Amino acid sequence: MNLRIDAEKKQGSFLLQLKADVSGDRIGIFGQSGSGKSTLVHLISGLLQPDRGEIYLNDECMFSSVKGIDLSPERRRIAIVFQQAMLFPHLSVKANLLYGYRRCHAENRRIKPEALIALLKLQPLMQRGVHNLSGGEKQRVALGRAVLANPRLLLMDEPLSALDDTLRFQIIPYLKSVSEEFGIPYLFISHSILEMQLMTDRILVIRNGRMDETTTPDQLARNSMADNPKGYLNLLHLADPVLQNGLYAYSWGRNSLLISGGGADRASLFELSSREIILFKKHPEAISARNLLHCTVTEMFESDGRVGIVLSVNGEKLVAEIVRSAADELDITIDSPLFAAIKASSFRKLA
Ligand SMILES: Nc1ncnc2c1ncn2[C@@H]1O[C@H](COP(=O)(O)OP(=O)(O)OP(=O)(O)O)[C@@H](O)[C@H]1O
Repeated sequence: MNLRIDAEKKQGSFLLQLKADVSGDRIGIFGQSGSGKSTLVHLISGLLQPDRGEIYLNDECMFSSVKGIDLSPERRRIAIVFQQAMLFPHLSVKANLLYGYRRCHAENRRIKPEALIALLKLQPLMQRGVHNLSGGEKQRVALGRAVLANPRLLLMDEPLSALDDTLRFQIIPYLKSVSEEFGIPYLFISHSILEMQLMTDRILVIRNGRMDETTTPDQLARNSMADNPKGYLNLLHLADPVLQNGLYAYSWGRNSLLISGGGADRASLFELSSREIILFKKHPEAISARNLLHCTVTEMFESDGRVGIVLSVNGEKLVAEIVRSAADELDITIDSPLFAAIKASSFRKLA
């Protein structure tokens, strides 16, 4: 998918001036509250008209003030999943799901309802009304309804921010798998760096109504390391734990990790803050941390006076964070061999 936008929109005293040319199937739009993300979503979907400029999706003109083109939202075939599910309250789950499908031209009906219902595990809910669904169930129905409209682009406008952490991480695999399974590219809007890391490959950063930069999730996490209370978040997908003296032992590439908050699930996602990793120049004699990893420095980066140390642990990547004086004292350079100590309780299970 390619999105080309060069447009302006004034909302009260707020001026949105956007210029971007971005390609990919999992694009993030990141910005703080009030930076203009939702306004951008409305401009792209056709719910709002730019004051001037143009918007192209895959070389097809959606809007051009010069050419006098302004395709209706239906003709753009862009579906939106909002923060609140916004289901039709008087319709059943089934009728909500089929709403977009029935309005979609027969030649565009590529995605079959049965396949989507199975993927989103909605079968048991089909005959129910939408009032007493849980927040996660509502969001799955809203996602299903958007996808069944057979859009060529899915706009996800903070779809996870109304959900608690447990539900958030349950919904993420559904968001990713519908896009992958049915080949629908998406724009994912959020102010969460963690969500950007989990959902996107390429990110447009908006600041005060301007497109600030195009970056990667990893670079965004690095740039925000000093400001983020959790530093840089390392994300580890681990599977098949073995219980050992009350801790869970996971294989991580050629390494083994001991984690206290593991679980019976076959596969889990953990976050590990860069601030939870203690670095040693020499092998420490005796420490309480249950994980001591031999590693090599592959990269170093600065983030507002803090130093990010990118480590290779037998080929697996981990980012640790120290203050500049510690980096100087330890005389850390690229290829320095180090030991990284991590407490078993430092890993937080997300899903
Ligand atoms: N109809 C309007 N009239 C006046 N100002 C508006 C209008 N709509 C939006 N704004 C202003 O435009 C700015 C951008 O709003 P927008 O909702 O796009 O931001 P956002 O990045 O999506 O924020 P959030 O993450 O909080 O949803 C805000 O300052 C907002 O108050």
